[in-house]
Amino acid sequence: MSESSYIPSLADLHALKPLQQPTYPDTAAVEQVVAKLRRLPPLVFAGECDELRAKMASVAAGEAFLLQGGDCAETFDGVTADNISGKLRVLLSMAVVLTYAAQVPIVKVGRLAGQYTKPRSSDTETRDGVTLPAYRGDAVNGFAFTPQARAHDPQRLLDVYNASAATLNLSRAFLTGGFAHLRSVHSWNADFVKNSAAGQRYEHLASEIERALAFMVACGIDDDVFRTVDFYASHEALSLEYEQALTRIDSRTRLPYDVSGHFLWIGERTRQLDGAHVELLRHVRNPLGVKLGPTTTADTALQLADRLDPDHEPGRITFITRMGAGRVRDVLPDVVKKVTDSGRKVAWVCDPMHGNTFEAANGYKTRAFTDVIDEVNGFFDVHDELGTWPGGVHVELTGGDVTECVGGGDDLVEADLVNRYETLCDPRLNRNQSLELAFMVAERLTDGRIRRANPVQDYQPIDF
Ligand SMILES: O=C[C@H](O)[C@H](O)COP(=O)(O)O
Ligand SMILES: C=C(OP(=O)(O)O)C(=O)O
Ligand SMILES: [Mn+2]
Repeated sequence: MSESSYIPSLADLHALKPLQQPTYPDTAAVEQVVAKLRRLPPLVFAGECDELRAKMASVAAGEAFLLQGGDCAETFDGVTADNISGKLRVLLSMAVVLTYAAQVPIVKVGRLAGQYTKPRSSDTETRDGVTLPAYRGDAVNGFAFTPQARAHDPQRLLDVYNASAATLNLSRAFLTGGFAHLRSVHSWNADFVKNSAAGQRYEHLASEIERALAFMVACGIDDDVFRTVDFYASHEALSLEYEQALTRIDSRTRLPYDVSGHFLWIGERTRQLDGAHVELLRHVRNPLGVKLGPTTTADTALQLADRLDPDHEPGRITFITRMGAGRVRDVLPDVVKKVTDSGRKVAWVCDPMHGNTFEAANGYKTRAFTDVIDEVNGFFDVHDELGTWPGGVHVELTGGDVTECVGGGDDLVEADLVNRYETLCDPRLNRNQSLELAFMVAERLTDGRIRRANPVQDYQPIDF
C-alpha cells in the first residue's frame, strides 16, 4: 500500500509517453477543463472504495465471487432511466441466480458511470475511401462519421463527469429505494425473456425465492434486510486528464483515491510496467483490476503485482484474464500457478469477451456465445486443476434485447446482427444470453462447492 499522499502530475504522466491518448489541438482548453474537473466534488466516497477492497479480499480468499458487467462503451445518449434500470435489472437477476443457486456471496460491480473512453486497435477508420480519426468513446469524440464529430474535444470530459454523476445518482436511488428489494425478484425479468428457456428457468428460481421469503416473514423475520444491495461502479482508467483530475486526497486517511469510480482497471493495451497508467494507479488506494491477454507471461503478471501492490494488500489486485477460448487452457495455468506460488493472493476474474471477437461475413464485429461459454469453462477448468479460486466474471452486456453476439438460446445467426446492433464499440451479450451465462456459471460454482465439500464422493450436479 502506498502510504504517501503523492499524486503524479499530468506533466509527469505525459512524460511517460502514454498510449491510447487523445490528441487535443488546444492545450489551453484542456487545462481549463482539467481545472474545472478538479473543483468538482468526488463521484464516489473513498470509504466505499475501502469497503469494496475488503470485499475483493474475500474474492481473493475464495469466499466470494465477483460479477462485473455493463456496456463496452457507455454513451451520453444512453444515460436514460430505461437504459440504466435495464443494466441494473440484468445484473441483479444474474446476481440472484449466482447467489441462490451457487450459494456464494456475490460482489456486484457495474461497468458504468465512467466507461466512456476506448482504446482502439487503429487510430483511424476508413469508410468508402474517407479516413477519419477512430471513435475513442464519448469521452474523446463523437461516433458520427464526420470530421467535426471525430475531432478530439476536451469539453467532453465535463460531459463524462455529468453523465457519470447522473448514472450514479439514479443507480443509488434504484438500489436503495426499493427497486433492488429481493421481493421484486420477478420484476427484474423483462417481458422479452419470460418465454425463453433462460427466462423460464429464472421465473422458476424467482418463485422459489419468493416462497422462501414468505416463509421467513411468516416465521416473524423482517425481510427488510433484503431491501438494498451493495453495488459499485467501475471503468477503465484510460483518460489521464479525467482520472488524474479526479484523484483526490481523502480527508480521513490523507491518502489519494481516484474518486471517479470505486474500482478502476488498466487495459491490456496500457498496462506497460513503466507506463503512465500504472504510474497513476499505483498511487491511488482504490481496488484495481489489470487485464491480462493471451501473450501475458507469469513474470509480467508478477511484476505488475509488485508494482501496483508492493505490500500484498488483501483485495488490492484483481487480474482480469481475457485469453480467448482457444488459448485460455494453454496460457492461464502458468500465470496462475506462478503468481500463487509466489505467495500472492490476487482475485482471478474471467473476461470471456475480449479474446473472442471476430468480424462476421456481413462486416459486424461480433462474438459467439459458444466461445464465451468455452472460455469461462476453460477458466474454471484451469482453477479446478490448480486448486485456486475462480473469483468472478467480467462481461460486456446490456439489459436490452440487442443482437450483437451470435448464438445463445435464441440461436442468433450473423444475418440477425443487423436487427438491433446498437453498440458503438464491442458486441454485448443481450439479457437472455447474460442470464444463460449466469446459470452456466452457477452450475460450475455449484459443482466446485460440492466437490470441495465431498472431495472423494461422486456427486450428481444439482438441477435448479
Ligand atoms: O473494448 C475494448 C477495445 O476498446 C476494443 O475491443 C477495441 O476494438 P477495435 O479493435 O475495434 O479497435
Ligand atoms: C478495452 C477493454 O478490454 P481490454 O483492455 O481487455 O482489451 C474493455 O474491457 O473494454
Ligand atoms: Mn470492449
